[in-house]
Amino acid sequence: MKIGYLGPKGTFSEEAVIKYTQGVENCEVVEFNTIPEVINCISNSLCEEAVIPIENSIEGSVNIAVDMLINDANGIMIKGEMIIPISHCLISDAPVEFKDVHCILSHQQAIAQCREYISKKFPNAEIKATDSTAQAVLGVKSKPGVVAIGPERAAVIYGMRIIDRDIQDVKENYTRFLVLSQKDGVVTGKDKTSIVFSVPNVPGSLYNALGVLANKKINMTKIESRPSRKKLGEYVFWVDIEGHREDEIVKSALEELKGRTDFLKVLGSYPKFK
Ligand SMILES: O=C(O)C(=O)C[C@]1(C(=O)O)C=C[C@@H](O)C=C1
Repeated sequence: MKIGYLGPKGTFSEEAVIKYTQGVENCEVVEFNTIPEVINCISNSLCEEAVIPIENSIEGSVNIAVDMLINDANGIMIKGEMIIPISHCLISDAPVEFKDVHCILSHQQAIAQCREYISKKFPNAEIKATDSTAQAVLGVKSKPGVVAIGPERAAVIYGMRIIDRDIQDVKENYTRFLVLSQKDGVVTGKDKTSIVFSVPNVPGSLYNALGVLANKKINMTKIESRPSRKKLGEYVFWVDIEGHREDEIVKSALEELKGRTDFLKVLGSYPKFK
Protein backbone atom coordinates (compact mmCIF):
# COMPACT_ATOMS: atom_id res chain seq x y z
CA MET A 1 0.00 0.00 0.00
CA LYS A 2 1.23 3.49 -0.87
CA ILE A 3 0.71 6.39 1.56
CA GLY A 4 1.21 9.99 0.41
CA TYR A 5 2.50 12.78 2.65
CA LEU A 6 3.95 16.29 2.49
CA GLY A 7 7.69 15.89 1.94
CA PRO A 8 10.56 16.12 1.60
CA LYS A 9 11.86 13.95 4.42
CA GLY A 10 11.93 15.67 7.80
CA THR A 11 8.53 17.40 7.75
CA PHE A 12 6.12 17.12 10.66
CA SER A 13 3.88 15.30 8.19
CA GLU A 14 6.60 12.66 7.85
CA GLU A 15 6.61 12.30 11.66
CA ALA A 16 2.85 11.75 11.49
CA VAL A 17 3.18 9.18 8.71
CA ILE A 18 5.95 7.33 10.57
CA LYS A 19 3.69 7.15 13.62
CA TYR A 20 0.73 6.02 11.51
CA THR A 21 2.64 3.24 9.75
CA GLN A 22 4.33 1.84 12.87
CA GLY A 23 3.75 -1.88 12.85
CA VAL A 24 1.98 -1.80 9.47
CA GLU A 25 3.58 -4.15 6.96
CA ASN A 26 3.93 -3.69 3.21
CA CYS A 27 3.52 0.03 3.06
CA GLU A 28 5.51 2.49 1.04
CA VAL A 29 5.48 6.21 1.83
CA VAL A 30 5.42 8.62 -1.09
CA GLU A 31 6.51 12.27 -0.84
CA PHE A 32 4.64 15.12 -2.49
CA ASN A 33 5.70 18.77 -2.59
CA THR A 34 2.46 20.51 -1.60
CA ILE A 35 -0.64 19.77 0.48
CA PRO A 36 -2.95 19.90 -2.62
CA GLU A 37 -0.72 17.32 -4.34
CA VAL A 38 -0.99 15.06 -1.29
CA ILE A 39 -4.78 15.31 -1.33
CA ASN A 40 -4.93 14.74 -5.09
CA CYS A 41 -2.81 11.58 -4.84
CA ILE A 42 -5.98 9.77 -3.72
CA SER A 43 -8.20 10.98 -6.58
CA ASN A 44 -5.37 10.34 -9.07
CA SER A 45 -5.00 6.82 -7.63
CA LEU A 46 -1.28 7.40 -7.10
CA CYS A 47 -1.68 6.27 -3.48
CA GLU A 48 -4.27 4.30 -1.50
CA GLU A 49 -3.96 6.57 1.52
CA ALA A 50 -2.66 10.04 2.38
CA VAL A 51 -1.83 11.86 5.60
CA ILE A 52 -2.51 15.62 5.74
CA PRO A 53 -2.34 18.29 8.46
CA ILE A 54 -5.76 19.77 9.16
CA GLU A 55 -5.67 21.81 12.36
CA ASN A 56 -3.21 23.26 14.85
CA SER A 57 -3.76 24.20 18.48
CA ILE A 58 -2.17 27.66 18.07
CA GLU A 59 -3.05 28.70 14.54
CA GLY A 60 -6.27 26.79 13.83
CA SER A 61 -7.19 25.25 10.52
CA VAL A 62 -4.93 24.46 7.60
CA ASN A 63 -7.32 26.27 5.28
CA ILE A 64 -6.09 24.80 2.01
CA ALA A 65 -6.75 21.27 3.34
CA VAL A 66 -10.15 22.20 4.81
CA ASP A 67 -11.26 23.96 1.62
CA MET A 68 -10.14 21.17 -0.67
CA LEU A 69 -11.99 18.57 1.39
CA ILE A 70 -15.12 20.73 1.34
CA ASN A 71 -15.04 21.78 -2.31
CA ASP A 72 -12.82 19.63 -4.48
CA ALA A 73 -12.15 16.27 -2.97
CA ASN A 74 -15.03 14.19 -4.29
CA GLY A 75 -14.58 10.50 -3.64
CA ILE A 76 -12.05 11.14 -0.88
CA MET A 77 -13.02 10.05 2.62
CA ILE A 78 -11.46 10.53 6.03
CA LYS A 79 -10.50 7.18 7.55
CA GLY A 80 -8.37 8.22 10.51
CA GLU A 81 -6.97 11.02 12.61
CA MET A 82 -3.90 11.49 14.75
CA ILE A 83 -2.46 14.28 16.86
CA ILE A 84 1.25 14.94 17.25
CA PRO A 85 3.15 17.47 19.40
CA ILE A 86 4.86 20.19 17.37
CA SER A 87 8.11 21.76 18.55
CA HIS A 88 9.73 24.29 16.25
CA CYS A 89 13.47 24.97 16.05
CA LEU A 90 15.38 27.86 14.52
CA ILE A 91 17.79 26.25 12.06
CA SER A 92 20.74 27.52 10.02
CA ASP A 93 23.58 26.11 7.98
CA ALA A 94 26.43 27.83 9.88
CA PRO A 95 26.65 29.53 13.28
CA VAL A 96 24.86 32.88 13.14
CA GLU A 97 24.18 35.72 15.57
CA PHE A 98 20.56 36.82 15.88
CA LYS A 99 21.47 40.35 14.78
CA ASP A 100 22.78 38.98 11.45
CA VAL A 101 19.60 37.09 10.55
CA HIS A 102 17.91 38.89 7.63
CA CYS A 103 15.57 36.23 6.24
CA ILE A 104 13.35 33.51 7.75
CA LEU A 105 12.00 30.59 5.73
CA SER A 106 9.19 28.23 6.69
CA HIS A 107 5.78 26.82 5.92
CA GLN A 108 3.11 29.45 6.61
CA GLN A 109 1.53 27.36 9.40
CA ALA A 110 4.90 27.18 11.19
CA ILE A 111 5.49 30.93 10.71
CA ALA A 112 2.06 31.64 12.20
CA GLN A 113 2.77 29.39 15.19
CA CYS A 114 5.94 31.41 15.94
CA ARG A 115 4.59 34.90 15.13
CA GLU A 116 5.37 36.51 18.52
CA TYR A 117 8.85 34.98 18.64
CA ILE A 118 9.64 36.26 15.16
CA SER A 119 8.42 39.78 15.82
CA LYS A 120 10.30 39.96 19.12
CA LYS A 121 13.62 38.52 17.93
CA PHE A 122 13.66 39.45 14.24
CA PRO A 123 11.40 42.49 13.75
CA ASN A 124 13.11 43.49 10.50
CA ALA A 125 13.76 40.11 8.87
CA GLU A 126 12.13 39.21 5.57
CA ILE A 127 9.77 36.23 5.91
CA LYS A 128 9.43 33.80 3.02
CA ALA A 129 6.86 31.00 2.88
CA THR A 130 7.91 27.57 1.62
CA ASP A 131 5.82 24.51 0.75
CA SER A 132 6.96 22.68 3.90
CA THR A 133 9.23 23.14 6.89
CA ALA A 134 11.75 20.61 5.53
CA GLN A 135 11.84 22.55 2.27
CA ALA A 136 12.75 25.61 4.36
CA VAL A 137 15.56 23.72 6.09
CA LEU A 138 16.96 22.69 2.69
CA GLY A 139 16.70 26.33 1.61
CA VAL A 140 19.20 27.65 4.20
CA LYS A 141 22.10 25.61 2.75
CA SER A 142 25.09 27.93 2.11
CA LYS A 143 22.96 31.02 2.84
CA PRO A 144 24.52 33.07 5.68
CA GLY A 145 21.93 35.10 7.58
CA VAL A 146 19.04 32.95 6.32
CA VAL A 147 17.35 30.71 8.91
CA ALA A 148 14.54 28.18 8.79
CA ILE A 149 11.81 27.31 11.27
CA GLY A 150 11.16 23.58 11.38
CA PRO A 151 11.48 20.24 13.13
CA GLU A 152 14.67 19.13 14.88
CA ARG A 153 14.52 15.98 12.75
CA ALA A 154 14.85 17.99 9.54
CA ALA A 155 17.96 19.74 10.91
CA VAL A 156 19.50 16.35 11.74
CA ILE A 157 18.60 14.77 8.37
CA TYR A 158 20.09 17.67 6.37
CA GLY A 159 23.08 18.26 8.68
CA MET A 160 22.07 21.78 9.75
CA ARG A 161 22.55 23.59 13.07
CA ILE A 162 19.92 24.20 15.70
CA ILE A 163 20.14 27.83 16.85
CA ASP A 164 17.12 27.85 19.18
CA ARG A 165 14.45 25.36 20.29
CA ASP A 166 10.80 25.26 21.25
CA ILE A 167 10.23 28.68 19.71
CA GLN A 168 6.46 28.34 19.08
CA ASP A 169 4.37 31.01 20.85
CA VAL A 170 2.68 28.45 23.12
CA LYS A 171 4.90 25.62 24.37
CA GLU A 172 2.13 23.01 24.28
CA ASN A 173 1.56 22.88 20.54
CA TYR A 174 -0.29 20.12 18.68
CA THR A 175 -1.33 19.47 15.09
CA ARG A 176 -4.15 17.14 14.09
CA PHE A 177 -3.59 15.09 10.93
CA LEU A 178 -6.20 13.22 8.90
CA VAL A 179 -5.76 9.97 7.02
CA LEU A 180 -7.54 10.09 3.65
CA SER A 181 -8.56 7.22 1.43
CA GLN A 182 -11.31 6.27 -1.01
CA LYS A 183 -13.18 4.60 1.85
CA ASP A 184 -13.68 5.73 5.43
CA GLY A 185 -13.19 3.68 8.59
CA VAL A 186 -15.18 0.69 9.81
CA VAL A 187 -17.32 0.91 12.97
CA THR A 188 -15.16 0.58 16.10
CA GLY A 189 -17.56 1.89 18.75
CA LYS A 190 -15.30 4.90 19.45
CA ASP A 191 -15.75 6.84 16.25
CA LYS A 192 -16.21 10.36 14.98
CA THR A 193 -17.89 11.58 11.82
CA SER A 194 -17.00 14.73 9.87
CA ILE A 195 -19.72 16.42 7.85
CA VAL A 196 -20.04 19.70 5.94
CA PHE A 197 -23.29 21.49 5.21
CA SER A 198 -24.80 24.84 4.33
CA VAL A 199 -28.11 26.20 5.56
CA PRO A 200 -30.62 28.58 4.00
CA ASN A 201 -30.02 32.26 4.74
CA VAL A 202 -33.05 32.68 7.02
CA PRO A 203 -33.30 33.25 10.80
CA GLY A 204 -32.66 30.20 12.94
CA SER A 205 -31.53 27.84 10.18
CA LEU A 206 -28.18 26.93 11.77
CA TYR A 207 -29.89 26.58 15.16
CA ASN A 208 -32.44 24.36 13.47
CA ALA A 209 -29.77 22.14 11.91
CA LEU A 210 -27.76 21.82 15.12
CA GLY A 211 -31.00 21.11 16.97
CA VAL A 212 -31.06 17.69 15.27
CA LEU A 213 -27.82 16.81 17.05
CA ALA A 214 -28.99 18.30 20.36
CA ASN A 215 -32.29 16.38 20.27
CA LYS A 216 -30.51 13.11 19.67
CA LYS A 217 -27.84 13.90 22.29
CA ILE A 218 -25.07 13.57 19.72
CA ASN A 219 -21.94 15.33 20.96
CA MET A 220 -20.39 17.84 18.58
CA THR A 221 -16.58 18.06 18.90
CA LYS A 222 -15.92 20.80 16.36
CA ILE A 223 -17.71 23.43 14.31
CA GLU A 224 -16.04 25.72 11.87
CA SER A 225 -17.35 27.98 9.14
CA ARG A 226 -15.58 28.57 5.83
CA PRO A 227 -16.58 30.92 3.04
CA SER A 228 -18.94 29.26 0.54
CA ARG A 229 -16.85 30.83 -2.27
CA LYS A 230 -20.12 31.74 -3.98
CA LYS A 231 -21.06 34.97 -2.27
CA LEU A 232 -19.51 37.17 0.43
CA GLY A 233 -21.22 36.44 3.74
CA GLU A 234 -22.30 32.90 2.79
CA TYR A 235 -20.71 30.04 4.66
CA VAL A 236 -20.31 26.29 4.75
CA PHE A 237 -20.09 24.61 8.17
CA TRP A 238 -17.69 21.78 8.99
CA VAL A 239 -18.98 19.83 11.97
CA ASP A 240 -17.40 16.84 13.74
CA ILE A 241 -19.69 14.67 15.82
CA GLU A 242 -19.19 11.61 17.98
CA GLY A 243 -20.37 8.32 16.48
CA HIS A 244 -20.07 6.46 13.18
CA ARG A 245 -22.32 7.24 10.20
CA GLU A 246 -23.46 3.61 10.34
CA ASP A 247 -24.60 3.91 13.99
CA GLU A 248 -28.42 4.06 14.00
CA ILE A 249 -28.55 7.34 15.90
CA VAL A 250 -26.07 9.09 13.58
CA LYS A 251 -27.75 7.61 10.51
CA SER A 252 -31.13 9.04 11.54
CA ALA A 253 -29.55 12.41 12.44
CA LEU A 254 -27.94 12.64 8.99
CA GLU A 255 -31.27 11.81 7.36
CA GLU A 256 -32.99 14.55 9.33
CA LEU A 257 -30.19 17.02 8.66
CA LYS A 258 -30.68 16.54 4.92
CA GLY A 259 -34.11 18.11 5.30
CA ARG A 260 -32.74 21.12 7.21
CA THR A 261 -29.73 21.93 5.02
CA ASP A 262 -29.20 23.13 1.45
CA PHE A 263 -26.21 20.88 0.96
CA LEU A 264 -24.80 18.07 3.08
CA LYS A 265 -21.68 15.99 2.52
CA VAL A 266 -20.34 13.27 4.80
CA LEU A 267 -16.53 13.41 4.79
CA GLY A 268 -16.15 10.14 6.66
CA SER A 269 -16.29 8.22 9.92
CA TYR A 270 -13.11 7.17 11.66
CA PRO A 271 -11.79 6.10 15.08
CA LYS A 272 -11.28 8.93 17.56
CA PHE A 273 -7.62 9.54 18.37
CA LYS A 274 -6.90 8.48 21.95
O1 LIG B 1 5.74 21.67 6.83
C1 LIG B 1 5.58 20.66 7.54
O2 LIG B 1 6.50 20.15 8.21
C2 LIG B 1 4.26 20.04 7.58
O3 LIG B 1 4.15 18.86 7.79
C3 LIG B 1 3.05 20.94 7.45
C4 LIG B 1 2.53 21.49 8.78
C5 LIG B 1 1.12 22.15 8.58
O4 LIG B 1 0.77 22.51 7.47
O5 LIG B 1 0.41 22.32 9.59
C6 LIG B 1 2.38 20.38 9.76
C7 LIG B 1 2.53 20.58 11.10
C8 LIG B 1 2.87 21.91 11.66
O6 LIG B 1 1.66 22.47 12.12
C9 LIG B 1 3.47 22.82 10.65
C10 LIG B 1 3.40 22.54 9.32
